[in-house]
Amino acid sequence: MSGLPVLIGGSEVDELLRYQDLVPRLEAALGQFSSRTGEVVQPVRTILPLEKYSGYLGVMPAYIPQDDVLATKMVSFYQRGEGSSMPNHQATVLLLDPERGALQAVLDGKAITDKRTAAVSAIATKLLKPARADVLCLLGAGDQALSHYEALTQMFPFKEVRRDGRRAARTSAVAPGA
Ligand SMILES: NC(=O)C1=CN([C@@H]2O[C@H](COP(=O)(O)OP(=O)(O)OC[C@H]3O[C@@H](n4cnc5c(N)ncnc54)[C@H](O)[C@@H]3O)[C@@H](O)[C@H]2O)C=CC1
Ligand SMILES: O=C([O-])C1=[NH+]CCC1
Repeated sequence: MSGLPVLIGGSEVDELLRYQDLVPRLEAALGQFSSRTGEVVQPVRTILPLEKYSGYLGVMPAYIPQDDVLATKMVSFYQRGEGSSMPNHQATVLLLDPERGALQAVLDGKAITDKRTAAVSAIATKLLKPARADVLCLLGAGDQALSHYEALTQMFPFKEVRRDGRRAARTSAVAPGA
């Protein structure tokens, strides 16, 4: 590859990554990951503790030979003090050309992390949810609560959504007591 890698920022990732596309693709990728024929090459995530700052850096490379996709995520996560305005999680995804090892794209990984995690919960919910479970309960009101709210209400016709009320300001899309 020649030239600079493509940079894809958070709002663009957020706009492009739709649950209706993400969920089936992830379900297929999880199937590839679980297959006995080793269709996904993914070592266990490396976690670097940053004790001094109550944080961690995680490095998560993966390669899918069938699709010839090589990428790695780097995610940092910290225990923040109550009321801190700093983000708990920050992430970057690097996409590489598997043949040459050249960097092709740098993607903001925060929206990817939020949506991927919620999409996997949605897949698990699809497989495990009893037919008559029609109330969604969310514990916490942070970024994952919001992405789970979005993924799960887009995928299932819940009659009611309940959540606990802590840090209501972080999750404006879920009304208090809703
Ligand atoms: N497996 C994965 O890929 C990922 C896992 N995570 C994990 O998901 C969890 C949530 O992440 P975020 O939403 O980004 O964090 P966040 O900090 O945005 O939200 C956490 C929420 O939990 C609430 N909370 C804390 N203690 C509570 C308690 N005892 N009872 C009820 N609510 C409580 C907080 O008030 C806050 O609303 C974290 O443990 C994080 O490490 C996050 C991203 C990806
Ligand atoms: O896989 C991930 O992105 C994370 N796991 C725990 C915090 C972030």
